[in-house]
Amino acid sequence: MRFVPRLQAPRITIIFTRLRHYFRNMNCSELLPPASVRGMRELQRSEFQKRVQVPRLRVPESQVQLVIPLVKKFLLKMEHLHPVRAVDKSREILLHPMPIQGWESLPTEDLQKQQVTQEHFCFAELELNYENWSVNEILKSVLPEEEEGMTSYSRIGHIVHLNLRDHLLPFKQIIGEVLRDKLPNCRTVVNKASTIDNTYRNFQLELICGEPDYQVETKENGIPFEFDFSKVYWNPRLSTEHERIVKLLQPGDVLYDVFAGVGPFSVPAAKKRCHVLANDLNPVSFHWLQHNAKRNKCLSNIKMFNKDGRQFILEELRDDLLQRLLSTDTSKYAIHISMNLPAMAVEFLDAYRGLYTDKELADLNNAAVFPTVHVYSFAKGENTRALVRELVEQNLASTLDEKLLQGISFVRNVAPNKDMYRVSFKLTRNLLTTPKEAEASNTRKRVAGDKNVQTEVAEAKVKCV
Ligand SMILES: C[S@@+](CC[C@H](N)C(=O)[O-])C[C@H]1O[C@@H](n2cnc3c(N)ncnc32)[C@H](O)[C@@H]1O
Repeated sequence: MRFVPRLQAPRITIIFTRLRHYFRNMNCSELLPPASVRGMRELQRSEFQKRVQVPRLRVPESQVQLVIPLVKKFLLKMEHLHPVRAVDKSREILLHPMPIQGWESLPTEDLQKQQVTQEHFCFAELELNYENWSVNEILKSVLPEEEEGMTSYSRIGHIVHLNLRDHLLPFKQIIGEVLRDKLPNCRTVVNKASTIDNTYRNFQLELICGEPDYQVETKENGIPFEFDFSKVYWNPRLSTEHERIVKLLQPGDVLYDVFAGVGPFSVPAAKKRCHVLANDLNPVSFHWLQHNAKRNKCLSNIKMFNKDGRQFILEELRDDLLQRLLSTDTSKYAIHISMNLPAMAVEFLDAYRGLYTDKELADLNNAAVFPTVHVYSFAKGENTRALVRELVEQNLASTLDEKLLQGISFVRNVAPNKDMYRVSFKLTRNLLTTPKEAEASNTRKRVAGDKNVQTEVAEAKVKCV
């Protein structure tokens, strides 16, 4: 290593309180990979080698513990690089070249009190290579400068899941290899091959790097789940939403999970000692749902079904709820229904209309409390919140007045102008005993007889949006 004293370097004025942001390696071109890697499509790790002049202090071993606190904020921080290293019988402290342009940039008075003088300071060459840079630094240096870079990826166990924009597709190979090299425990990198439009909502995947092994083990909110990511739906971006619903539940409450997937609502609820009826149409999801319930030792609190959602509502949910309404005090516990199939769950809402006859509910006590439905939906357009409400009202053939509506919650933005919402509302005796067609014709008659009804409905809608 060559020592090159550079004592006359210009001094730069730095506002010390802003240093933490100021020293990002990304802002320092000297510390970025060589410019020649721009546009690389096949990963050549050796091309990342680079020599840079780095300021450093060489201090006796006995002094190092006293000196480090004085220069801590100037230490050079890069991957796999220890900024304090043994050289002969002394210690060399590597400093960041952006704030430290010369001896004068250092807290010289304090250093001198520790017998560290200008003679202990120098610039010397440091060799950097592929292993010293982060994923971000490498990809920013490789991918086209003028276009948007790789913004995000999801991790599901050992799998990294990308959704690459078209302009990045020619670079998918190198992106995959860098991620596999750099992310701990990453063995497989896949790219979303098309939009999710199949019945079971699982992503169509393209393997871009690593092993074609899609059976994953992951944790969500502290709970272990296993599944085959290539055959079932799983989205780590929904973990907060799953947690929100599970937090609403108390031991003894009931959850009917119409589109349960592999169990991110149902398994934690059953673990919490709620009574759960979980359903999914995908036989592979159903298999992993059962596996996850068993693995989490909550089989005694959950019944699982492999049916179409409508059939599940009309059979399992109907029977279980009726028995509860007739023979238990439903004011003593809460009943929730989750319907997370945002592309079409609203179309199943009419199944609640006329689920029971008046006669079936004739003996119901007045204090009976009906379930709260949490239905998820996408909405595309300008005012997505109002749109989503309209969608639910149309499919339910009912306005969501203050008594019914529990809330409309934004879940996430899915694409430009496309949002996902949860609409939570209470079922009522009237909804459960009046079929959709009967309600629609009642409404037509009422509207024809009294034009004011329309104004009231419109006002109610505006109030709740
Ligand atoms: C968006 S995923 C939600 C899964 C899970 N609840 C979650 O939050 O991750 C929707 C699920 O509905 C299932 N599904 C699709 N159509 C269905 C239907 N007609 N009846 C029942 N389940 C269905 C899919 O297999 C998928 O597992």
